[in-house]
Amino acid sequence: MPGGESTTIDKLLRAFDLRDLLMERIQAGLPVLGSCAGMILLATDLVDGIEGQQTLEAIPMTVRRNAFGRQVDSAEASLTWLPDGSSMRATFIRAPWVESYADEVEVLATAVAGDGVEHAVAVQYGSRLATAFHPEISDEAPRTPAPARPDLTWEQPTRAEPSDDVWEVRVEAFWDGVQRDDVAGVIAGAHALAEARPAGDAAALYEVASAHDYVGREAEAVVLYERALAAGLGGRRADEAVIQAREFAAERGASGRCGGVARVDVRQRGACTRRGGLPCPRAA
Ligand SMILES: NC(=O)CC[C@H](N)C(=O)O
Repeated sequence: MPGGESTTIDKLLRAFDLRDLLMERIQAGLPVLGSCAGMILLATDLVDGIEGQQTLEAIPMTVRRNAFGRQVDSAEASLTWLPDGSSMRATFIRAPWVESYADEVEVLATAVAGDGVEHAVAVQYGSRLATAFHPEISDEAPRTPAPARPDLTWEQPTRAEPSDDVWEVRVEAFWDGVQRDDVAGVIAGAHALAEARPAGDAAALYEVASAHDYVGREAEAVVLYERALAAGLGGRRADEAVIQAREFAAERGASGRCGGVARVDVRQRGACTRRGGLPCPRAA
């Protein structure tokens, strides 16, 4: 998380729907480094935040914004990098400091501020690091990287929707918003979902198949259902793929012979598997 202006970054994260996603990723173990405004964004609590300012709540600490003063109080200072006792120059620009922190948080560097008191300015919590200064613009960097500590003991609070799998949330959102008559949009949307998965992924193939089915392109859908099944599709998706592919085959066979058999509306069947649709038929 870069420096800049934490209130603006917070607003943008929310405007672009990235906050919950980032929180989920960080909680799932994505390593993160926040500098300056980034440190503010990783804190659970703020002093001198603006009204309604939110953070990613990744490190159990309270951070004071603009703690060292205004822009004119920005300065370069010498610090001791505690992991190896080496000294380094650090650049502070309208910088925050860590006011208080949970026992599990490790302090990597402190600085004595204008108030004559030593404050934590670099901390580590598992694979989450935060610095009040800007390491990217100093000539010097710590000689010893902070040791990797993947074990987290503190359980992070979250305001994000509980979800095991961000992709499944996207799939749900896609189907909640589909318009059956927007054929190109439905197909493109399903392909966009598939691109977020590895090539040949069974669940992704299934979703693309379903999209074709939904807009009435059954023949292509069946080929894709079969490919999904061959790729090892499991669970609910596998049941539905079998039913839908089988019905298409039956429908084809019937109409090919006499053309008089009641047509099963495969599109309807596609729709009924979605939330808010018709009750789902059960597999025989
Ligand atoms: N250099 C910086 O990132 C400044 C941070 C800024 N004061 C804030 O509140 O976000």
